[in-house]
Amino acid sequence: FTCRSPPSLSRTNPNQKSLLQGISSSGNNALQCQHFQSCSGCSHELGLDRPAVLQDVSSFFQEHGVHDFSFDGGRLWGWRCRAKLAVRGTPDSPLIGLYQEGSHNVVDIPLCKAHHPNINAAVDLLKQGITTLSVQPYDEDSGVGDLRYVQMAVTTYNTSVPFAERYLKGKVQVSLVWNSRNEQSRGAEKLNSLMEFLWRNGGPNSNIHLIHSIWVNFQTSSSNIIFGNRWRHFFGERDFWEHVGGVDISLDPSSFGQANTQAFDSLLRKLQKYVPYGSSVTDLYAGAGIIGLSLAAIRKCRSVKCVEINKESKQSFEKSLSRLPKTVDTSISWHNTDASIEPLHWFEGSDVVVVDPPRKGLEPSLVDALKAAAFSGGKISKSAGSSLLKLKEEKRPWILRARKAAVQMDSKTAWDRSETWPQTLIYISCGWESFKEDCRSLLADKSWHLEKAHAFNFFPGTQSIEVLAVFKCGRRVGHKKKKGKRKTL
Ligand SMILES: C[S@@+](CC[C@H](N)C(=O)[O-])C[C@H]1O[C@@H](n2cnc3c(N)ncnc32)[C@H](O)[C@@H]1O
Repeated sequence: FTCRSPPSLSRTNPNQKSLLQGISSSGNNALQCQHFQSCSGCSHELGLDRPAVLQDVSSFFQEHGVHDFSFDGGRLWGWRCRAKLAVRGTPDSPLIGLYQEGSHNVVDIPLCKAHHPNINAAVDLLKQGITTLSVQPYDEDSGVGDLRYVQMAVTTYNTSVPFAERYLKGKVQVSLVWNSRNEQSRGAEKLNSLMEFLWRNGGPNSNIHLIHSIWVNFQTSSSNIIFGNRWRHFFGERDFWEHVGGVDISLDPSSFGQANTQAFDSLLRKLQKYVPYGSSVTDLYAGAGIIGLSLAAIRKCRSVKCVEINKESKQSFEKSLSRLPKTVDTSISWHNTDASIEPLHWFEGSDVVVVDPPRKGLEPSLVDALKAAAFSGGKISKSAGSSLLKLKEEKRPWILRARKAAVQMDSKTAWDRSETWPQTLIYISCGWESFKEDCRSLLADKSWHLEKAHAFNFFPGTQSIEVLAVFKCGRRVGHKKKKGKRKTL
């Protein structure tokens, strides 16, 4: 086998050096990535600080009455702290990267400029392990091979490192997607050897201490779905902490996590300002509840309800909840269910609704419910049967299931259960085209109007942008026209 240079060189190898130079460079906002032509990750090479879609975004908001739209920049290189990468090729020449546009050919991207430098370093180490131990990368056509994908997630939160150095010294949670049923199945020895290799050469006792922890996801399906249902933690700290929006957040590898940690923190800080102190908040598409928990702590909310379809996020939510400061006196719950089924149920009793859907935007039932809530206000509570107030009578199976799987922390204060309906809607979007559609629909019948809008450079080099839009219930109250002096004839 060919064994490449020892992993301890990774910190000082040329790949890393050029990335670090890229991060600190100013004035030149070009991607300058040698994988640009072949890799599908980035679509724009120039002007990373001004995404191509920005003009459209700013005009759209201007047309809809937002005249102080703002755009928040941020890190242009090395911003991606979370990457899912396919592993293909051969043991001697492994390929770890993204699919080429419109194909299942994997492009190797060792010098990716978007990745946090330590993701590239961990990928380099993994390749060395594959080659040294002759691990067989997965072959999609035959379904043969051991290692299918790897997810790399960087935690930049380490209080033992000076604040200014924390980002670049981030540690990587490595999740290997292994083509077998479980840790006893065929290939277990190879898996163990690979993990030991990574831990020995990148763990806390190595020269570089790059790796935070190692997890394995067991996946044997022939479908395109990356992860299977079985997750196991093997090395390092089980809990992966990040500090965003003013709170400590735990993220298991099976939960959704934002790729751009720093930009997400900026978004959360901005979002907090639109939530009045003491509000009741519903956080739909909540993932591990980061938005809701951050609002509970920073805006001293009366109540926060988080709704998320992926049950895997529950554990992360529970851990983060346990780290909220003891002074937080919010009634907080997390519910595992589809937010688009009878969504009115979740709005009842809330002053603010936050939605953060996947790229495809809101389900039509949710748009309809938001309009109905804005139009009818309190009247709905009577027709919908005020479900929160009738806990004992609840028979709907989806609500009963969601309650069973729910996490609940009660506030020490006995707040009145109010029948208010949301006056503020905060829409966070990573899918610009679907956002425009949802927004037009919400504005069409004047049930909501747009009050503020901001965009964030979450994905420099790509077509995507993250939007934070604040809607208020009802028509915009326009400036009263000044009464002109009547002309006397
Ligand atoms: C863009 S992520 C946002 C997660 C979270 N707000 C955060 O920032 O970490 C969208 C989340 O919506 C969840 N999701 C997708 N469809 C859903 C649905 N119909 N009901 C509830 N959650 C859903 C996904 O599992 C994912 O966690």
